[in-house]
Amino acid sequence: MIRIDNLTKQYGNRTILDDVNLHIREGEFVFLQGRSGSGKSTLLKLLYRDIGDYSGQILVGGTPIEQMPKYVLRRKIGVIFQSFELLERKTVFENVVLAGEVQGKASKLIEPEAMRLLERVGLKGMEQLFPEQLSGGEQQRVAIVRALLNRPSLLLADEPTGNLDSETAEQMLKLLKELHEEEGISMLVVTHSEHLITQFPSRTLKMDNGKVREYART
Ligand SMILES: Nc1ncnc2c1ncn2[C@@H]1O[C@H](COP(=O)(O)OP(=O)(O)OP(=O)(O)O)[C@@H](O)[C@H]1O
Repeated sequence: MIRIDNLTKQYGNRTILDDVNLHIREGEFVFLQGRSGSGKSTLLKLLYRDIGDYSGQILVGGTPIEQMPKYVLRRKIGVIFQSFELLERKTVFENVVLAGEVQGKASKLIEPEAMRLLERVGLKGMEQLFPEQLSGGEQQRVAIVRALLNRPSLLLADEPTGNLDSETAEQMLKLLKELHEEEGISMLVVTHSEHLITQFPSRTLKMDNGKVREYART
């Protein structure tokens, strides 16, 4: 699914990622851990080409990402963030279908899929509400649906539970794990929470000093 070979990223003369090699197979669920500033978001941003200017190679589905038009890459990779990043003036439903519209998909294809996913995550009946009328957990579920609408093969989640209380964070992780299995989507989930990693045992990568290492539990 994703193969990273000798990836180095610098900001000025600071090396954030130092000759990183990584393979995430199709259908894997992987946690990414590391202290603040260790480069987790930088790695995710490189993967979906929010930033560039690196050395080494990033392959998605066997193709180097710079050889793919951005819209093709963004169809393969969905993203969610700590801050949900929903459009305030759009309803839940509009926020979701917009993700299909920017990919040029017909509404008759997008809308039933949006309804199916909204129902799946427990938001049926809330389609016409605006983000500010939802709880943090509900907003994050909208963001998940939006990210899954185009049936990506990989979901990148940058601290998706960072703004949620611990009970809601657990529910969110449970939902992500279920969607991972039901929809067959690979997931790379950044978290600071040792508790969530223990609660939902999965392959865990640790970033430290520019390197990404497999995290071996003792
Ligand atoms: N555009 C930029 N220009 C210069 N330095 C940057 C830029 N973006 C990030 N950095 C630096 O790169 C380092 C890694 O940042 P990054 O956001 O990837 O860390 P992180 O592990 O995601 O941290 P956190 O857990 O706090 O979100 C930080 O020291 C940050 O200051």
